[in-house]
Amino acid sequence: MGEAFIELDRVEKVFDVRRKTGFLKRERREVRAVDSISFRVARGEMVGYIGPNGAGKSTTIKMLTGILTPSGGRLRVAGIDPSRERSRLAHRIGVVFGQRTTLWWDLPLIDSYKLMHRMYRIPDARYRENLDRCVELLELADLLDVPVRQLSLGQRMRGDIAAALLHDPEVLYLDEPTIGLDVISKAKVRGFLRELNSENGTTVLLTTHDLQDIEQLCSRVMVIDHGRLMYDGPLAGLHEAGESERILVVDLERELPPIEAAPARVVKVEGPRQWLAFPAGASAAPLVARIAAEYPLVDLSVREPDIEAVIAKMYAERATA
Ligand SMILES: Nc1ncnc2c1ncn2[C@@H]1O[C@H](COP(=O)(O)OP(=O)(O)OP(=O)(O)O)[C@@H](O)[C@H]1O
Repeated sequence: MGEAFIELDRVEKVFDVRRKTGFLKRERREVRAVDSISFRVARGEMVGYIGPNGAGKSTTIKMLTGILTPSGGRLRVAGIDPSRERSRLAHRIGVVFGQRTTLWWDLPLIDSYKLMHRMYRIPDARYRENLDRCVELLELADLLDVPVRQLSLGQRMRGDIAAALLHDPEVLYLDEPTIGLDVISKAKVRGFLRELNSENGTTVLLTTHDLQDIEQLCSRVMVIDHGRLMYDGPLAGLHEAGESERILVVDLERELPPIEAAPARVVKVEGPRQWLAFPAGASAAPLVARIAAEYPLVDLSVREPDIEAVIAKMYAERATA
């Protein structure tokens, strides 16, 4: 690997959560959102950072931008400790949160860019050049005079990506950049990111629930679950794991020991619900018939391999290793 641009060494983030449990009673609980994570990302890499809801992805990104301070471990971005030198780092990173906008809601798009030009003290020529390029590649020409609140989600997202890039960041963090977008808008955003990475060598860390984002953009993927790094490697390895099995979700009348229905195997149990993995090429019908005959079945559904299934399989493999 080349020069490490992002470095995490046993990074932790523990939240202290207080919950009201009675009139004057409060319960204190620790949430270990990020639990001893270590990884390095080289300059120019484009890495997927994925995991189920609540896995710790946003918390990691917030620590990488300096918004949150780690509870333990060591973290560096471009040699900078983000929480100590947040404003110095801000000039070198760009952030896009798919669910929130950094644009001024009531102003025309171009006015947000002009404000950023001043805020980041971007040299005039550089600003013009970056803006022109973003406008061309993200197809923003007709949108510049439109107030942000009138933009569609896909248009707003493209506007946000441009805003994150006007100051030439060396690294871009993207949190769900294609969430809620239609197929055409997704393709535009992905095409742009691919070009940005290959032309400018921008390092990209991409958080998403959409495995296609990863498939089309990242050769390396990291999977996080319960604050821990479960997988770090080429997409091919993850893809194989995900493609090879489907998941049958079974709701039973009550909590029971794991269902026995080889070759399917239980990969997760939550109360009366059980998840069974079975070969993707096989029909679900005989399996369903067998379970229906032998267990008090209430409901069931078949899920195609998704990130959660891939992670469930990893757990199973680790448990039997
Ligand atoms: N400010 C906070 N105070 C207390 N707990 C928090 C806080 N922020 C996050 N958490 C908890 O930390 C865990 C990780 O949350 P995080 O938002 O990082 O997950 P995520 O992987 O980004 O999930 P999602 O895909 O749903 O956005 C969750 O259990 C969450 O409830």
